[in-house]
Amino acid sequence: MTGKNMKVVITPEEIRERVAVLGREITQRFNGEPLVVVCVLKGGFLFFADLVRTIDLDLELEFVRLASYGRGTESGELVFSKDVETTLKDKNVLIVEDIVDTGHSMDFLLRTFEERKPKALALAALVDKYERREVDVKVDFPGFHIDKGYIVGYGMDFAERFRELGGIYELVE
Ligand SMILES: O=P(O)(O)OC[C@H]1O[C@H](OP(=O)(O)OP(=O)(O)O)[C@H](O)[C@@H]1O
Ligand code: HPA
Ligand SMILES: [Mg+2]
Repeated sequence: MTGKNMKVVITPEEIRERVAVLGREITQRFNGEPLVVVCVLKGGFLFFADLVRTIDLDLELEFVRLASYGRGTESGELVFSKDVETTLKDKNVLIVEDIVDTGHSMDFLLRTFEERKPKALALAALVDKYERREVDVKVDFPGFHIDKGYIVGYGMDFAERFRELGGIYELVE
């Protein structure tokens, strides 16, 4: 197939348990107030779908998609290829992302949303991965910390494949 093998890193059961804990923490953190939950497409779709069902608050669900403007994802400036369809001003906002790697995507999104003057802005990321971090990003609700390796599954892809897998796997040679 890809010429690579898959090593289990996090099982579907471990994800389910962790997502339930995060849902309770988020529910407590926002203390009965309404919350706008923003899914970062495409990678965030499964985490978002599972997480929102564990949060016991009045939710408004929104979606964004980021794209690199210019050549290459590493150096290109980020823009929205899809923005939220509501105002964030004076609202509690939670961004839901699959993985923070270099940090550039979430650095851009947090700074852009902060300019819209939300009441509170927080970030949930299923995986906080340090190996390639270039920008400091504070993940308020981290699912799992991973040192290194290219991972797929539960939303994350390699060349648009493997997003549908229920667990998280490392691609190894
Ligand atoms: O911390 P960074 O180095 O910015 O990388 C993390 C981002 O990269 C991936 O998304 P990608 O832009 O590949 O799009 P996708 O979500 O559609 O897979 C991933 O889903 C994160 O959003
Ligand atoms: O490790 C990763 N896996 C999948 N997508 C990613 N985007 C940034 N890092 C990764
Ligand atoms: Mg993404």
